[in-house]
Amino acid sequence: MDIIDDLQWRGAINQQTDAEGLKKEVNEKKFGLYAGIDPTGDSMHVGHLIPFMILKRFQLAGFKPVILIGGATGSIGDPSGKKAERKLQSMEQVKYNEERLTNQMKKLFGEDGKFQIVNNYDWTSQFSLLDFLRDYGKRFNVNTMLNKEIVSSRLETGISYTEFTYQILQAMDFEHLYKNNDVELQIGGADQWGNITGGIELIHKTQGADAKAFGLTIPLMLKADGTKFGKTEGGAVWLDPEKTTPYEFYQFWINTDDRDVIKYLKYFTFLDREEIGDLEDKVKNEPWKREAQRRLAEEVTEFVHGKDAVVEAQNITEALFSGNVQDLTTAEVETGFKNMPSVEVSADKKNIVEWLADDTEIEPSRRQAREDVKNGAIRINGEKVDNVDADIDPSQSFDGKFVVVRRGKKKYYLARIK
Ligand SMILES: N[C@@H](Cc1ccc(O)cc1)C(=O)O
Repeated sequence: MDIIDDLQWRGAINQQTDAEGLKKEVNEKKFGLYAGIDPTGDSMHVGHLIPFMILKRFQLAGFKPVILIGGATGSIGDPSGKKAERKLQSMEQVKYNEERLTNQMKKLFGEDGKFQIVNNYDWTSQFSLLDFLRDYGKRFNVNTMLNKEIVSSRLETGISYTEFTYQILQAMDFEHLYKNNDVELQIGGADQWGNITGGIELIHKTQGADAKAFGLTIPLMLKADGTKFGKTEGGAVWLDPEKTTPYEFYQFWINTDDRDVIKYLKYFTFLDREEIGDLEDKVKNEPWKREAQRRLAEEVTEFVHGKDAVVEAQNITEALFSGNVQDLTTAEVETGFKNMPSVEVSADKKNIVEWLADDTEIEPSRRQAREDVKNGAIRINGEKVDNVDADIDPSQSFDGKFVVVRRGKKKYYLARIK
């Protein structure tokens, strides 16, 4: 089984420009290949992982991945999949985002130097307007450009000359990497088809019709329930641990629907056919165990955040589920509660009922607080408190930094000590 068969099995191939030619080439040569990302934001999210996971698979199979950061294209904006013209970002913002994305990519692809990161600003910024028009503009037919889905879908609402030109810039990238980095294949999402084929046509014009250049796109990720992949109530699931904590990241994968989990295992992990086959049986025969979801969450979290993050995420998950938060370290509480409801309290000792109703406002009234305490619905740092006369001493917990309150079975609050 070669890497193309593997991708096919993973359901990761949407379109290919010359399937037969590419199949032959992968078995003959460990060529270079690339995928690009525009620095339109300061972090990747889980959707961005899709093409780069494929690049990574090629890397593991001995091919030479080139990661392109679109410092030039990102300052223009890809019209693909956008209904309206984009607002230009400031060049400072583009630069800042570039740096952040470059660091994330380095983490994913390892520090061993078996890949390259390039920035298309480096060559695109070198062309004068006249060079561009004479050497490139001449090779692009406006009719062909207009017929590409990215442009044709925007003709009614309008598209600027700037965004119209985007496809030429991406085509120039492929040609540049073909000439300088031994790149023969470009990978991208389904919406990149027009940009990728534009590059191949350019290469065939400038490098000869038999130049080996291929394109492969990945199907749009669709979820069984029809909602968008990679979104939670809190918004996108980011790779930046400051935006989405490793615990939340782990939770995102753990919560995968049974109908989606095998597809995600194929897309986002390096588990082999046999193991994914076993997990598929488990989803069918004992779905309540959620073993496939657990494997998925472990694998992806480890890939993005490392082994320690998996252990931490699992500790937090387990403690919040069982209620035994006293087993957590102060750092784990900090991570686990980063985006949960929190209040600020003083370090003073206080009667539990008053503290819940007045200081933290976790309870709407003292009457309700009394009732909940009596009924055993309140846990403070994992310990049940059912005596309404008890005192709470915030300074006694988690290095005097916070108190963890559980109300009922699932509701958690964090009281941060001032
Ligand atoms: N156009 C791609 C990013 C990209 C930029 C330049 C390239 O050469 C390749 C890809 C996207 O928006 O996802």
